[in-house]
Amino acid sequence: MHSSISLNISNLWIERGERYLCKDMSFSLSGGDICKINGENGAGKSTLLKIIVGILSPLEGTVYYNGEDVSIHRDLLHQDVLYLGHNSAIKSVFSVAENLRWYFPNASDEAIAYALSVVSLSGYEETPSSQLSAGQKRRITLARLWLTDKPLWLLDEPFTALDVQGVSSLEKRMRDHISNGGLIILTTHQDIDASLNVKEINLTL
Ligand SMILES: Nc1ncnc2c1ncn2[C@@H]1O[C@H](COP(=O)(O)OP(=O)(O)OP(=O)(O)O)[C@@H](O)[C@H]1O
Repeated sequence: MHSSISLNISNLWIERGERYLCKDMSFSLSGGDICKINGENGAGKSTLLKIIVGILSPLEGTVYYNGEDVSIHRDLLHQDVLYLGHNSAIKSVFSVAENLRWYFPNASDEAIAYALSVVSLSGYEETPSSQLSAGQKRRITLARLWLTDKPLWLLDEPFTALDVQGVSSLEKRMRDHISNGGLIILTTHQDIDASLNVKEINLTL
């Protein structure tokens, strides 16, 4: 069980490419929540995740993690967050298993094999990542969700490369995570299992 966590977005103004993506947006989330950011293509969903994780800065406003301003106490957020961006960020010179070992050097072979099996990559452990399809590379990235112990997950379109069984496995993993006090913020154009009680944030200007 994760200790209690909170994320507060306070009076956020986001501008990108000389266009406002949101004006004075505020919302609060805590452990046990799953939040979906809605918006059409280009609305700013990925940008909002990047601002929360600190890759981009807002025009104005503050992101608080456990009550601390993350622009000042960035380490507090970074030690607790798993951010899976839009790109697979796979190291193509590494094998599939090595790509996971890079992030989880202490994981057992069994744990890595299990994570890969969930994303339908059993048998690909030693395959060079450069030989996989875009969807398979995305699945390597997603396998990290079965190895991480971070409480805060920021997931940019995690369902994109998954088939029906993969979607169901990911929804189960997300359900387990929030049951353990984790917090998930994700972007997706897809409907999510209603039983997950998803909170929704709309980016519409
Ligand atoms: N590197 C960049 N430099 C300047 N503007 C950018 C850059 N990347 C994206 N943008 C602009 O920021 C806006 C928001 O982009 P973002 O990727 O956050 O949208 P999104 O809602 O995640 O879209 P999608 O659903 O297509 O993934 C878009 O209008 C886009 O043109």
